[in-house]
Amino acid sequence: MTDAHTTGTHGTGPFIAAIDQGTTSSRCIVFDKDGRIVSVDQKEHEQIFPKPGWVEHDAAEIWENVQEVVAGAIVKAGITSADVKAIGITNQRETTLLWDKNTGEPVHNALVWQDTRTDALCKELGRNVGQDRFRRETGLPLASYFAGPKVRWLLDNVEGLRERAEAGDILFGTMDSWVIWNLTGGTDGGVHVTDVTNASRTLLMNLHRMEWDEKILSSIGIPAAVLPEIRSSAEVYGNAKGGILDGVPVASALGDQQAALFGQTCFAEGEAKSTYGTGTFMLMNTGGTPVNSYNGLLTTVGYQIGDKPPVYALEGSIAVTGSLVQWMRDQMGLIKSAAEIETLASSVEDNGGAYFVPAFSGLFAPYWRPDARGVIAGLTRYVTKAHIARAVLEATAWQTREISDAMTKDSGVELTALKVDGGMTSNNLLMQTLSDFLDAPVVRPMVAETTCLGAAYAAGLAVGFWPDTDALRANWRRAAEWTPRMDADTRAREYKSWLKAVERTMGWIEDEES
Ligand SMILES: Nc1ncnc2c1ncn2[C@@H]1O[C@H](COP(=O)(O)OP(=O)(O)O)[C@@H](O)[C@H]1O
Ligand SMILES: O=P(O)(O)OC[C@H](O)CO
Repeated sequence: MTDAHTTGTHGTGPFIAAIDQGTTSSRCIVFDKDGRIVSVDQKEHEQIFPKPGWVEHDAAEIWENVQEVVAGAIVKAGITSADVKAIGITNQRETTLLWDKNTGEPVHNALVWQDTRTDALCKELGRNVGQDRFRRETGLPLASYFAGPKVRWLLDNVEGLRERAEAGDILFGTMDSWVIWNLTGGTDGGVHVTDVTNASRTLLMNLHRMEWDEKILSSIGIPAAVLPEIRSSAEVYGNAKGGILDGVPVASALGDQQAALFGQTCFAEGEAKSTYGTGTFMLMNTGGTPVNSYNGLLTTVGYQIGDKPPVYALEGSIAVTGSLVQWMRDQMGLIKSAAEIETLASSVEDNGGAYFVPAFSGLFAPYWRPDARGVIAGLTRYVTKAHIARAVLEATAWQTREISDAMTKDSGVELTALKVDGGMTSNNLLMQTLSDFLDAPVVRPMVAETTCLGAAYAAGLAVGFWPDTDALRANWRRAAEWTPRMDADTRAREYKSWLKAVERTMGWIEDEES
C-alpha cells in the first residue's frame, strides 16, 4: 500500500450540501468547491424486522432525521442558507414507500430493498408475463430486490389502498422522491419527482425510452396515477420550502451507487467503482448505450446531466458483505468491533481450507437465486475462528471477482484498476486480498464519502457551481493503492474452491418454503 495524503484548509464558500438517505442512517455533508468535506452530520434509524426476510423503515422517522442532519451539518459548518448554492440528494435505492398526498402520511412502513416478501409474487409474474420481457424493457431480472413488486404488494395488502391509489390520492416513491417532496413543501406544493437512476431500479421504467412502461405497469397491476415524474439526475426540481435551507435549489438526485460512480468521477466508458458497505455494488460506465447482460448483471442508468443524453452502467450487486462482518460481531460474538476482524484474520496465514458463502437472503449477482442459503464449506478440526474471519473477508473479495469476470464478459472491457469506497475499505487486509483475487490494482480516493460527493457534484453542475465534469475530475485524489501479490496458481486453485462452495448453497429452500 502506498499513501499519498493531501489535506488542505476548506475554502470560504460558497458551498453545496448533499443528503445521503442510506439503509442504516441519513447524513448530510457540506462540501466546498474543491470537493472537500466542510461538515458532516449523521443519524441512524430503526431497522424493523416484522418476520424473517421482511425489512422495513419508518419513513416519518427518516424524514425527521433528514431535517435534523441537514440542520446539524449547516450549524457545524457555521454557515447559513445564503452560503449554500444547491442541495443534492442521494439515497438507498429500491426501498419503496406509498403515502397520502393530502396528509403527507405514509400508508405503511417503507419496504426495504433487502426485503424478500415478494419472492412468490415475482415467481408468479415470471410465469405469467415472462422473465425476458422485464430484462429486455427494464434491464433487470425479475427479483424481490426491486421496487415494482413491492408497490404491488402494498396495493394488495393495505386495506382500501388500491381504490385510494386509483382515485389519485396516493403517491409512490423511492426515498429520493420522499425526501424531495418533503423538502419542497410536502402537502404545500411539494414536487413529486424521481430521477432516471432511481426509476431504473423499479422494474417499471423502459430503459430505452426513459419512461414508465405502460404494458409492464398493467401486467404488474400498478396505476400510473401513483408514479412520480421521471427527471434527469442533475437539474433544479424546485426550491426547499421551510427549514434551515429555505429557498435553496434542490438540484440533484441519484441512487447511492450511481452517486458513488459519479463521485469517483467514472465519467469514461470502462471506468468502474465498487462500494463496500452493508452490501457491495460494483458499477462500470458503459457509455451512451445500454449493454445487455448475459452473465447475471443489471443494466442500469449511471446518470443523466440535465438535457444531455443518459449514460448507462452495468452493475453487479452483492447483498451481504459488511453485514456479514456485523453478523460475526452481533450474532456470533466472535469480534467486538467490525475493525477487529482484520486483527483476527491477520493472525493466520490463510483460510485453513474454509470458504464462507453468505447467501443469507439468497444470492444476488451474478446468480439471482432466492433458493440459496449460507454455507461454510471445507470445515475440519484444524479450522479456528481466525480462519473463519479470513474466510469472511475473502467472501467479499471473491464475490467482487465473480462480478468483475461477468463485467468483462458482458462489456469486453478488462478491468485495469478498481476504484473503491465505503466503510469496509478501511480494512487493509481485505483491500490487499481484493487486489490479489482480481489481479488488478485497487485504489481508494482521499474523499471516501463518494456517495454524498457524487450528489453534490451533480447538484453543483446543475446550478453552474462547477463548469463541467473535467473540473470534477481535477478534484479526485488518490489516498491509497494496493497491487496484486498472489501467484497465479494459488489464485486459480482458491477460486475453484470458492466456486465449489457457491454450488453448495443452491437449492436449499424448496419451492413450497419460499
Ligand atoms: N474495518 C472493517 N473491516 C470490515 N468491515 C468493516 C470495517 N469497518 C466497517 N465495516 C463494515 O462496513 C459497513 C459499514 O460501511 P458503510 O459504508 O457505512 O455502510 P452503509 O452505507 O451500507 O451503511 C458495516 O457493515 C461494517 O460491518
Ligand atoms: O444504503 P446502502 O449504502 O446500503 O445502499 C443500498 C443500495 O442502494 C441498495 O441497492
